[in-house]
Amino acid sequence: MTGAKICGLSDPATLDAAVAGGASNVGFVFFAPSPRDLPFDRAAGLAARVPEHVGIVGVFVDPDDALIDAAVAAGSLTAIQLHKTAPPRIAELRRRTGRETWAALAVKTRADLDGARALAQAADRILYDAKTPEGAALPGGMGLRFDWELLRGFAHPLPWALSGGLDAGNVGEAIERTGAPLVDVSSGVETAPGVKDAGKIAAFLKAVRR
Ligand SMILES: O=C(O)c1ccccc1NCC(=O)[C@H](O)[C@H](O)COP(=O)(O)O
Repeated sequence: MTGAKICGLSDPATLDAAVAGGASNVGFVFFAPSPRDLPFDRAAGLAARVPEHVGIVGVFVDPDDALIDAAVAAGSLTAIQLHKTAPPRIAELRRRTGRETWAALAVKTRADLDGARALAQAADRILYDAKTPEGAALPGGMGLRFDWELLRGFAHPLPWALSGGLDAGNVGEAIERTGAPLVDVSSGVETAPGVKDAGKIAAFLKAVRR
């Protein structure tokens, strides 16, 4: 059974829709420029709604110690997901938090996959995500997709997840073509940046199950 993470949740109704629809993980973004940025006080309220069998993944962009410590506590995080963070720092944050650590790897070409090897000792899971253009405001959550064929025959050094431009209409094909054990979505279940939609979340999770 393929797992599914619904990322960038920030309100109770759509969080509940993700849990009710069978998400294996929910994602809270802690990155101020993002329209999905979650203040600590709201993170605590949302985390209290998440049952124990659902993982709570905090999403960060090269965070400092103070941010990650506060977010782990406020959001009752079971895992941390790190974007644009160098492998030695990933390893440090993994040790510091004691949390399962997901390292985002931005992919556009096959050469980008070389970065996976350096993550093998530093993280617990690799999240393959689409590389965003130089100068983009966000390193994720942009609805961009990369060429899934790049993953064909790739020797994954760690458990992994597929991300980038997924939605209810293409996630079935994505799973079929890549064999992804876990998929991650953000903008594909939104009506506008940062505005999640319960119906789209339900449709996505139904498509993953199918
Ligand atoms: O979603 C954000 O706003 C975000 C901000 C900063 C770093 C990462 C961010 N998202 C990471 C994710 O895990 C997204 O789910 C992933 O990039 C896929 O997004 P999308 O293509 O919109 O489904």
